[in-house]
Amino acid sequence: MFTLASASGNSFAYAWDPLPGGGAAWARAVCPGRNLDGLFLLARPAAGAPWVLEHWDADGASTFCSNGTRAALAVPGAPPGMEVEVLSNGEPIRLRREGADVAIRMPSGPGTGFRPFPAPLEGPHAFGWVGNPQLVLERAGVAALDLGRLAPPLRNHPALPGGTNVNVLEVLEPGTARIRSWERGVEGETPCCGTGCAVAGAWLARRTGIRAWRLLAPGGAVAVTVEPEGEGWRELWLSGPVVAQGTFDPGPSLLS
Ligand SMILES: N[C@@H](CCC[C@H](N)C(=O)O)C(=O)O
Repeated sequence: MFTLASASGNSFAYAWDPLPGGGAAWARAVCPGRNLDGLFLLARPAAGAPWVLEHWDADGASTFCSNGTRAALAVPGAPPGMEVEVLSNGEPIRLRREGADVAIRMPSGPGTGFRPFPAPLEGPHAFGWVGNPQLVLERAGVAALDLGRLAPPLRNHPALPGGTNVNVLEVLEPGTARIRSWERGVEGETPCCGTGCAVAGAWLARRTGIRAWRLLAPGGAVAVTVEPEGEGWRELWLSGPVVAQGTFDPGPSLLS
């Protein structure tokens, strides 16, 4: 039996029990047909130890996913505390409940932050890593943009083995921007990419000095607060609503 939950329109399946055959195969089996962006395996740790989350994208790739980590707090049986430390793909991550919202502290250690995009690109852009690669472009008229035409060549850019997620933003007023995201692993536009929004907010903070951004994604608004440091950030939090969405039984013959 799987539980469903979503964060800012990004939807995920959660399992408490071991997944025979491995999480990657289950993610490929259960996600695409149900419009799910990924699968998590949750483990109740020993008393006092961090809660443990493991994640696979819909294509079975193991990667960090901030929205799915946030939405895990909507799953019945999740830790009830105000602040929770989880091990998500092996890395300690903090989650904080804020009423109906859950905030996540993004990774800020080695390997995170901004770096040059390894090929010439037109227009204002930034490339950052926050557990996964995020390209952010600034363009006018984001709502009407043909993302299905713009994003795939960048997502599969030959200069980037493994490719990248692609986000396009437009500043609407100081502290508010519209954003749309095309995600690796799902291979399409998603309602909201948390890590993409986090890198976008960090880039906007670097450029403008405004450290709190409201990003309007198709799945809803998320809040990003940033304390920039060097080529990255000292603190980077993303916050937005999370919702439980019931359960489903994939059936006994799923992987046979
Ligand atoms: N939707 C996620 C990010 C998922 C990972 C990504 N597709 C990748 O390329 O690794 C989020 O909300 O953070």
